[in-house]
Amino acid sequence: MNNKISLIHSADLAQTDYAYASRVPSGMDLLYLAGACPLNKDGKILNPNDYELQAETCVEKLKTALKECNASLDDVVYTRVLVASQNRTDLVTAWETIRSEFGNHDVPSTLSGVTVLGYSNQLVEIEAVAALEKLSQ
Ligand SMILES: CC(=[NH2+])C(=O)[O-]
Repeated sequence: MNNKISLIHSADLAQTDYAYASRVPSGMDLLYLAGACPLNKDGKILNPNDYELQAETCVEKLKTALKECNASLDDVVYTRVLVASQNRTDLVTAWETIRSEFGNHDVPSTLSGVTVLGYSNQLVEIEAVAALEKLSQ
């Protein structure tokens, strides 16, 4: 649990399963993560036709990248979920899969359908920003 960042909700806006903003106190380190892609270690896209499994894999890859920074999903302050589809149900499938991985941490997010993503057969990608307490110097 990251006790420094706060997620902000609003009773005056639609009730959603994500917060409307996150507040990062000054003095924290911000981590801008590369888009998490459903790639195996050989750089091949896993589960080429499956939005749910690609979304799951993206979260696993995001967790791995965060771990390299001594961070976890609880430190994430913003995500953007990109889904290569013109079909809303595909976006919802990816969103619900990713959202469930975040549990109580209802990080502010944007969900977008895009025409195509960077790797052949890639359907899902997650961008994330995280905030960590500064390492003591
Ligand atoms: C985050 C989300 N579900 C949306 O629609 O932007």
